[in-house]
Amino acid sequence: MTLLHVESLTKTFAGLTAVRDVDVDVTDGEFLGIVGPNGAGKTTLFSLLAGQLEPTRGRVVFDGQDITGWGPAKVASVGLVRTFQLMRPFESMSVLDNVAIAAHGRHRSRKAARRAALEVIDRVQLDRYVHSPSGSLPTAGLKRLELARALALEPRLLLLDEVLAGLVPAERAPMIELLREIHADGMTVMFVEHIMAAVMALSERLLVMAEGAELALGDPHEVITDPRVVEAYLGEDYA
Ligand SMILES: Nc1ncnc2c1ncn2[C@@H]1O[C@H](COP(=O)(O)OP(=O)(O)OP(=O)(O)O)[C@@H](O)[C@H]1O
Repeated sequence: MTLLHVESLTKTFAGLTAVRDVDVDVTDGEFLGIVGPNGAGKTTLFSLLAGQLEPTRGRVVFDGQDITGWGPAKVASVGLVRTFQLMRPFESMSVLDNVAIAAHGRHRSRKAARRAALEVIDRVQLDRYVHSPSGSLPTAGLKRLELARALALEPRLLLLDEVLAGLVPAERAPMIELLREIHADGMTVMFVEHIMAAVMALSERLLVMAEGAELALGDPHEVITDPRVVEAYLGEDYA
């Protein structure tokens, strides 16, 4: 079943087309990787899907419902949730309170929101930091907190924007494992990432963007050997 249908999606900022005629369908349960050079439009695509930006043109249909132009809270309420490259937790607040605020999007009562938050914190293995101020977390912890805040909104489609960036190699493997588990539990994921080892380990299909547009889309192993992809993004060394 198609969970997300994106049609001719385009965003122009004062003459610069950041996202150009993107067409993509995401199937329920799929893990779709998205790569491309800096400035290719990956983050802008996420902002268009999650409602932070309004498209100049095109359509976003989620679970059969046209959500084009909806704001972020309304988009999240139907189950489409993103993480941010720049994490902005409330630093003086505890990990628990940060996640509980997000969980309030799904649970009316404070008690239920805290209970749901504790489950998510456990899920991302931040339990030993549950009462620590968020500002005291190391980068790897902040990345997990960002993931927890998104999961607390109980997404059906999770948009992950560079959740591995800033992690040292030893911290990446456990994060990749966590993402693999979240996906195995049934989550549909769109995954923007520069770290190709992670992209290749997790993605069932791969979308390559360049200059706002789709350069290639398909089986990850076929896509990364496509000469156009090698030239625009990966370079001969990787191929
Ligand atoms: N709010 C904005 N106003 C004007 N231009 C913008 C805005 N947001 C993004 N852009 C431009 O749109 C283009 C795409 O940017 P975007 O951040 O989506 O790329 P990206 O693929 O996510 O890059 P990176 O890998 O560096 O995160 C860039 O040229 C960027 O400068």
